[in-house]
Amino acid sequence: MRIPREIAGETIMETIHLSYPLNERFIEQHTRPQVLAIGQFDGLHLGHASVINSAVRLAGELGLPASVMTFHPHPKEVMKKGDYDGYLTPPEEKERILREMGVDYVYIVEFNDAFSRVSPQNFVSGILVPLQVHTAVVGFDFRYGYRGEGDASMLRELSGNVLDVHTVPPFLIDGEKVSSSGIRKALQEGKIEQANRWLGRTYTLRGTVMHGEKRGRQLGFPTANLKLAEHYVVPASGVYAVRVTHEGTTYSGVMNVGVKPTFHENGKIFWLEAHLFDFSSEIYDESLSVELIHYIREERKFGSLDELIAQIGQDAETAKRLLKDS
Ligand SMILES: Cc1cc2nc3c(=O)[nH]c(=O)nc-3n(C[C@H](O)[C@H](O)[C@H](O)COP(=O)(O)O)c2cc1C
Ligand SMILES: Nc1ncnc2c1ncn2[C@@H]1O[C@H](COP(=O)(O)OP(=O)(O)O)[C@@H](O)[C@H]1O
Repeated sequence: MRIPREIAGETIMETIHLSYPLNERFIEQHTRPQVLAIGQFDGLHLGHASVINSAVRLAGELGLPASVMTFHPHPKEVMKKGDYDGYLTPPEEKERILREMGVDYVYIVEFNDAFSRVSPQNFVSGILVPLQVHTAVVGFDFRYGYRGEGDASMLRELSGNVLDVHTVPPFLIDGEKVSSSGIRKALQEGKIEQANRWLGRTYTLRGTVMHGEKRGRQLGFPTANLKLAEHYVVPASGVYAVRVTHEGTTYSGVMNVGVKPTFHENGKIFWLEAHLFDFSSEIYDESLSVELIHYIREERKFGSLDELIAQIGQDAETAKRLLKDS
């Protein structure tokens, strides 16, 4: 039978950091028959969820633990050497979501230049076989090993026929394949509603409140300036209707993302600043999570403070209306 891993309704999930080659002691002490979903899974969008949910379901049927293997840093971050636009779900966010999905173990494999050169054969015989993977669950287009030369159809044979492979078909919305790259593009074009539809939840940024230019209060709209906790994909500049959670309470609000062109000609610093409704506390250095719900308009340069203030007032009304309906 599957080992019960729930205490008082909370699933216990263990995160295990691995690097190649696997440590002998780790192999002796920790490997076990399991159903393993493998993938980069940045975003944990609806397509990823269908792979992981298949693994969790299959694990339940087989009475085995369900695990997920992912890689960090993102291969594109390592290969592009610094020219990477960030994570949809940085590691902590990923762990939080996987825990809610009922996963028992998460393996985070260190991705570096040396790992990128591991052959498909060595990936399977050096990692999957010693982990005692019973069934590998992968998306239809999963690739692995040097230059992505390995595919799903080769997994079983490369394992010496010791593991089963379950391949999950593409997840489509309106005939389009849900993908991390599609979500990145949507975010960078301000299409937050599409990004959220494909994610199956709202895109969320976490960080702490830092000091800004002390102008917000004078304008009548104090704004909490967000210092991102991790290297997130930053959404397109513009104004958004948001929900902001501070110490367990969620407030509606409106957020500006951009350089504040009214005050900074050719501004280089990119700000993410949220005005929370029905809120008046001092929260510098405290943690916030910001859910982006709707895109309202582009950021603009205003001719006067009065025009900017009037527009922010209208944005706040628009945000309240949009958030009431969603
Ligand atoms: C809803 C909202 C919309 C905004 N839109 C713009 C804009 O279009 N152009 C602009 O230059 N600044 C815009 N701002 C930014 C304000 O200029 C900014 O909040 C103000 O400068 C206060 O900055 P501070 O928090 O650093 O003091 C907007 C702010 C909010 C809250
Ligand atoms: N309704 C609110 N929304 C956002 N921040 C608020 C609100 N009420 C009070 N604050 C506090 O005021 C600060 C923002 O004031 P502001 O004048 O814009 O200063 P700064 O330029 O340092 O952001 C926030 O960081 C927060 O501590």
